[in-house]
Amino acid sequence: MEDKSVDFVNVSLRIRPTLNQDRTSSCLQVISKQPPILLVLDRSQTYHLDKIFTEEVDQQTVYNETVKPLVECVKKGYNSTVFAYGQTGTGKTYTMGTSSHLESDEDLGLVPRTLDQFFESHLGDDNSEIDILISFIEIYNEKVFDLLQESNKSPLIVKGFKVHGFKQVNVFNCHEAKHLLKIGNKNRHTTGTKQNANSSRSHAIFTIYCNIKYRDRETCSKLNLVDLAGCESVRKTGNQGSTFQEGVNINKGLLCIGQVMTALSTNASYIPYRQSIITLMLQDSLNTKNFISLIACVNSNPEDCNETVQTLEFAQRVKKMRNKPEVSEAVSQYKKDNPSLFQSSKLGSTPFKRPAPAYQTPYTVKKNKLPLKVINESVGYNTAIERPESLSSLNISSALSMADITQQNLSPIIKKHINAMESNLMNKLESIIINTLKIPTRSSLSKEDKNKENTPKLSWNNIQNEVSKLVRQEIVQLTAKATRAASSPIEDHPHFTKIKRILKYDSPVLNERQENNKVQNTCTPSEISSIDVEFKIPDLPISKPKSRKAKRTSFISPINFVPRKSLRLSLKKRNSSFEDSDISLESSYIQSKKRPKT
Ligand SMILES: Nc1ncnc2c1ncn2[C@@H]1O[C@H](COP(=O)(O)OP(=O)(O)OP(=O)(O)O)[C@@H](O)[C@H]1O
Repeated sequence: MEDKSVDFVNVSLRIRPTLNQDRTSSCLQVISKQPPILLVLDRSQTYHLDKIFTEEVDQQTVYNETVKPLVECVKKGYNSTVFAYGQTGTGKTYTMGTSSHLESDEDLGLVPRTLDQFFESHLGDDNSEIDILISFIEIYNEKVFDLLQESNKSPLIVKGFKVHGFKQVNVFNCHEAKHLLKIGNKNRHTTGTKQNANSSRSHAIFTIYCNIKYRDRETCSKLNLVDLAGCESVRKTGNQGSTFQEGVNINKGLLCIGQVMTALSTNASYIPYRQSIITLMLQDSLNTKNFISLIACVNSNPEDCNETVQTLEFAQRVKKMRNKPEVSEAVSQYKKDNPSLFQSSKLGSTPFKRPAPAYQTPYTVKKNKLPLKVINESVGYNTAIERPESLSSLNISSALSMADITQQNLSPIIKKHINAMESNLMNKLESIIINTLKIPTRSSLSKEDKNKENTPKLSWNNIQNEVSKLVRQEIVQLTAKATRAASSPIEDHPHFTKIKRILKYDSPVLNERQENNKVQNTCTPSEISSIDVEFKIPDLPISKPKSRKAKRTSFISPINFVPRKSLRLSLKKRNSSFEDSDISLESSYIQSKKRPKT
């Protein structure tokens, strides 16, 4: 790879040269080249970008700094998407090279230059087989058309998230690939508008698929080069009739892309891909697993300042995305199956500029102060309870075990439910622990009790009972479906005996005390050094949904897909008081698909 540092998300701005030679005023001023900062004069507003290509910058430079580094990534198995966005007439089609008009060599856009690079540099090694395929489609009036089909002009069928029936042509050299580009460009929908004599009325997606079979693995990646239709205001374009309707659909698609970008940049749990055809089609490209390069096209005409600011705002949203590209599936699966082969391999480790953020569990709550509250009365002291000062600094943390790495593959909805389940469980455990550790005030004790040693007692019976209760409730929830299916109460469930047996967990401290001191189930806090309590919930059967309705219900409950597999509660006392105690809860999940049949 020539350029070793590639941004996962690269946002550049291209300012189109002024076409009206007489006009001298401009609403834009580049106030810094490194880092690139643009000032919008009318608004006194600044925008930070990754690159700014001013009016004199040529096509080759734009190519070198946007697509060129990505071609190497695609060959290594990473999916990448480059898209041009901006107001109508700002040079998107010119930049991408998806125009049917003949161009001089200097004017050649990004697509033909990319094809040159794909075929000129050596792909893979001598032991590899390479397949390059091309597809070229357009989305016009919310319908998808295959630009490579010269005769059939009817729209393609879109089912669910997939478009069916478009050509993917195997090409063996650059000449063949460029010929396809030419055919597609000729077939694009274009119209003359007030703002652009040759305005593209569609979003065009030119895709290069790169499948490389090595001796021991296979990569299947793609590079999307997207020329979006231009955002337009009816007032300025003067469009009427069908052209007006085109404009409405174009703006709708662009608005949806903006919403998807906002959702991605804010890590939203729901990404609105389904709202338009263009977002549906780009679903596997507009996400945080790919390299993304946006070229925001603007012109410096003060009359277009509003549209320019709109484009800049869109660019800022994209810039907020934090991507972590992944090698395409074939390699990942192979890596999963043969982990040892990849220990020293460079594949999969991305030597790029922005380091991947360390995986952070959303559950870690460090130094979380326990709220002052009286919970479960059944634990013991039903008179006024004063919480000891020392408890206020008790740390409760929750950590995920290795098994939770599987969570990364889960859908955001399921992850959200897991988070909710986890925090709910943490709260309950917190209650149990406070209740078990709480100390009655002297005034609240009976005379008899006052004479006794006033040391807080940690009753294992209490902990065991309460935790068992909690786990039982969890199990009832977990098995609710299965239990209903078997129409038997939870106690009769075949798994319950197993669960009950497991719940009779062993505490090292408790055992020691039983053996040495013959004092059962009680120990004072000062005796605790480290206590681990582990209990497991065995795999539970999932009742197969029979009807459509049942299917829906089972999706709503993430528990069916991601049952809690084990919980681990541990108490650790580092000093002689509770002040320095750690209480942690670990839990792990497995995905239902991987569960062994019970
Ligand atoms: N950097 C540039 N250098 C020279 N000419 C340019 C440049 N950018 C754009 N142009 C010219 O400006 C005109 C409009 O450009 P283009 O058609 O690419 O705009 P567009 O953003 O794709 O518009 P639309 O969204 O309406 O399709 C074309 O004639 C094009 O050749």
